[in-house]
Amino acid sequence: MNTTIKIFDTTLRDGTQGEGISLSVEDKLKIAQKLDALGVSYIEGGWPGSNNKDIEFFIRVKELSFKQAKVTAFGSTRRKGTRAENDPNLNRILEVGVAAAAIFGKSWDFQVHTAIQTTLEENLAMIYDSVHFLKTNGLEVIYDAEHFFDGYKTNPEYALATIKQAEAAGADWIALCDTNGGTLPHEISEIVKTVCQNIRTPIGIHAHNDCELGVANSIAAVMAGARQVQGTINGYGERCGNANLVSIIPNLQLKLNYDVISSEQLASLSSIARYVSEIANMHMPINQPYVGSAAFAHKGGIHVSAILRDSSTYEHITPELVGNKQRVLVSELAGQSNLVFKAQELGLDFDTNNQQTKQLIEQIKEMEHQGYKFEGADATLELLMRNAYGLLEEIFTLESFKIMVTKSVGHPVLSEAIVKVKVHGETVYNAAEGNGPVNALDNALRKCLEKCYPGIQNMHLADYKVRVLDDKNATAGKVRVLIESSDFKNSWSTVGVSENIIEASWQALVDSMRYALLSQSRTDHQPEEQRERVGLVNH
Ligand SMILES: CC(=O)SCCNC(=O)CCNC(=O)[C@H](O)C(C)(C)COP(=O)(O)OP(=O)(O)OC[C@H]1O[C@@H](n2cnc3c(N)ncnc32)[C@H](O)[C@@H]1OP(=O)(O)O
Ligand SMILES: CC(=O)C(=O)O
Repeated sequence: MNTTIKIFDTTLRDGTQGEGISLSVEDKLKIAQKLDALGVSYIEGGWPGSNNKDIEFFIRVKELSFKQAKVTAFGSTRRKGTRAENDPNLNRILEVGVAAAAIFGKSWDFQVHTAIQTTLEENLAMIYDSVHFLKTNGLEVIYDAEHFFDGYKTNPEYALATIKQAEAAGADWIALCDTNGGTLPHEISEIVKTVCQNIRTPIGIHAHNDCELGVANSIAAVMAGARQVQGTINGYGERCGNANLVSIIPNLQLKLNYDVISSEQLASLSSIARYVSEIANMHMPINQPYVGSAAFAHKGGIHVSAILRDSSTYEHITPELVGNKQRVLVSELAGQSNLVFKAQELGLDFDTNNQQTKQLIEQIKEMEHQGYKFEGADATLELLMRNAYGLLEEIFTLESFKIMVTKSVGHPVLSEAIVKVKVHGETVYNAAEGNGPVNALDNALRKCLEKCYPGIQNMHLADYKVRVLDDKNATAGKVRVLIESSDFKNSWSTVGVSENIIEASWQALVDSMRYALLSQSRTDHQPEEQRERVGLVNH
């Protein structure tokens, strides 16, 4: 049988110590439910001795029912020179009515002298009294040995003596903390092995990421005998963050065959990582291992050619195991294989030996040279591909547009656009206002199209990015505009490049609308005549 590893999630406590992260009680409750669904054993919800928000979380979380996760309250050992039963922080833990508590105490003699300014003997008593107090009150106790590895390296006898106090007082777990994140994997491994020889209580690991070793150190600790791993979703946490559970869990389960969570739960990893990043309002790096959108994205033509034959040529696992998916990017580094893959995705019948394919690759490479970027503009690429194969009818063509931006003192800036387009051979023009010139253009173009295509009103522009391109060769003086659009079910991205920001925006805007009409008619099951009008019917 495989060894079981318990996951202790501290996203809601140590995760919120990360710069830029602040979670409301509602946010914490939502994340807690996702963590339970993911299969973690402990959810450290906050520090009731610290603030009322955390107290409210512990009160409201009781209305939820969890499958297996134990809601855990955090705190420190009693203050020096006091009694545990009189310590407000320990009493808050009892008052919020949790089944488990994690309390941290000092392991490093330097911290005892400098940070809490007491004697080594008093610190030992603080640890014993605090764990004993919580145990006597019926809680499961996880004792977090703060700075354990640094403490062990300077005074191993004392560091061991601190956790022996926790063990003698009945701690259920002793989590060894690399609080400053400065320890290396081989040191973690040696020290955890030694601790396991000296302590009967199960050992946990709590690593920080200051040397970018949070994940490696957690794994080294497990391989040396630790049976609980503490960490956070996406590695959020104080300074450089905590050990990232989103990488630790699949590493332990898929590479080392530990029992951590079920395979169904593992398949929810990507969506939970993205959900937490949304709620925390933190950008999710595209190259985040396992769960980032680029984690299984292939760009180089050589790679794509090989994965078409067998994905494992350039993928270390099947992306679906962690709920992610394979993607292929098209850029100036693409060969025919990239386009073949894209064509298969789009259901287009592509012939690699075809002259049109070769021309399309050349066109894409030239456009990338001019400053276009297709890897972030899937919809523009699709339109280009359909067009290259004669599968896209021009729905509308521009005759002219005019933009006026007026600023009168004491009034907000007013943007107006007049757009004249030809829709199915008929000239249509409309004027519209907007909160900026691009918004005004968007509104005016929509008005021109809505009579023939009422569905255009269901889409909206979700994001607009401008990038000034490097001042060299073909891209000198140009800007690239990326527009992300959405119709509440799907989202798509388009790109435009020009010396003029309005012109670049217009290109991206037009592609966005053309793509919207294309996908609407794809899903609307319209009569063939109408589908033909948006270029869906192959001739
Ligand atoms: C490694 C970690 O991540 S530990 C968690 C760190 N997280 C946080 O600090 C976030 C929440 N913290 C807080 O809200 C506040 O710091 C509180 C409410 C806990 C304490 O606030 P204050 O009473 O104002 O104390 P303050 O934060 O200034 O100083 C820390 C105090 O805790 C004491 N202390 C620190 N660690 C310990 C410990 N393990 N056991 C007992 N006391 C400790 C210090 O000695 C100091 O007390 P002193 O000034 O009497 O010597
Ligand atoms: C307990 C804790 O958060 C630490 O030592 O890093």
